[in-house]
Amino acid sequence: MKLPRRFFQPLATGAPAPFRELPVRLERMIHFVPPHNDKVRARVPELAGTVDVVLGNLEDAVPADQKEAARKGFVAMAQATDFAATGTGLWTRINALNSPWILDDLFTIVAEVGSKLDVVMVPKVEGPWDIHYIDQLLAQLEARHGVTKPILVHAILETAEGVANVDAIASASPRMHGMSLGPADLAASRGMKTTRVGGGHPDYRVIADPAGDAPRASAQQDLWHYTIARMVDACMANGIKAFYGPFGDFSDGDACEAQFRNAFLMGCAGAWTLHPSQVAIAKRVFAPDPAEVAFAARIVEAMPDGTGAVMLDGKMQDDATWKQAKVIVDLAKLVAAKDPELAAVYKLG
Ligand SMILES: CC(=O)SCCNC(=O)CCNC(=O)[C@H](O)C(C)(C)COP(=O)(O)OP(=O)(O)OC[C@H]1O[C@@H](n2cnc3c(N)ncnc32)[C@H](O)[C@@H]1OP(=O)(O)O
Ligand SMILES: CC(=O)C(=O)O
Ligand SMILES: [Mg+2]
Repeated sequence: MKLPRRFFQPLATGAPAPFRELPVRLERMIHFVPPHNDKVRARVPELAGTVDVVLGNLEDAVPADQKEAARKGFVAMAQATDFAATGTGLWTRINALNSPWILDDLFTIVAEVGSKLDVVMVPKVEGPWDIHYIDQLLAQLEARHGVTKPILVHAILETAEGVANVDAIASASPRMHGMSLGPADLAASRGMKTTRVGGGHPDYRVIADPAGDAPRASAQQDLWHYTIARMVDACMANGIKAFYGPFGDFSDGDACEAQFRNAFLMGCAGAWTLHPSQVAIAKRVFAPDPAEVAFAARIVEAMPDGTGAVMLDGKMQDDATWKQAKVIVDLAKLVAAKDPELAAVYKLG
């Protein structure tokens, strides 16, 4: 392990110093664009103003014979739009470390549009060694191409080994932005018996004890609760962000919303949107409820220095509820700064 004194040193001569703190950004949805699809790519300039992050996907879902077209398409879409002007993040998901495409992905993208790129999403991260490799390579490429803003790294948690090493991944580098749950690959890696991209399964349930002849109640359970909890703890302990990943059934908006909301309540900052219909769902879910914001604002107001105990509507508030209230109020302010409609509803000073 690196000595603490060296943790924040650039890994190549001429590379920018890593951020000490993550830039504060609203990232309710990471919107996936297939860059080899000319029709969807043509929509990116218009899309950029409506989502928090646009991600050009080069990995799974891009056919092997389209990998080069996707890479070129990503460079073209990055050059064609001023993402920073609308406060929209520009990310790419590169191919896996063991694939034949990753070197060309990184060499081309950092050379051509490295200064516009905020985050590189790395799939199938198994342990901190994968992050160390990408960290070093990005530093060398940043130095070679005169990139002055450090490119951050976001890991997908989608293998059993990755979950076993989740804490070490989260603390592997100051370049870490956060992590997303990858439920499809993770299901395969774990030997789960599903064919879905995220969400529940009708057979994963608990059943009540028998009570005479009455029908036994049963309820579907959340397959992802354990992993999301581990991911959130690992991320928050290291000052980085946790995200729910994709929800593959575009026809079931209710289930998508429920999965996103569970992740939001458990501490996630956002989720992936794979289809335009999921953008509105993410906007609805990853912004705090106006009634919660109003109550949180009252707690903050009632305890100006965040200490002591007061009663509000019959409920005890103290330093710990003040901190919870701050999480909600701070997020509401971030949302309000970007969304005039919610700013009007939140009415925060
Ligand atoms: C497990 C994982 O790794 S998940 C991550 C990998 N997967 C992805 O990145 C998939 C991203 N999404 C997509 O590529 C597409 O949504 C597809 C191919 C799955 C489905 O696309 P379509 O069959 O065109 O869907 P559909 O007909 O419902 O689309 C409706 C409209 O939205 C557009 N659209 C679809 N997806 C997107 C998108 N991600 N971004 C912007 N526009 C989109 C379509 O072009 C279509 O436009 P039109 O009405 O002008 O024809
Ligand atoms: C998100 C992703 O890559 C997966 O679920 O496999
Ligand atoms: Mg995957």
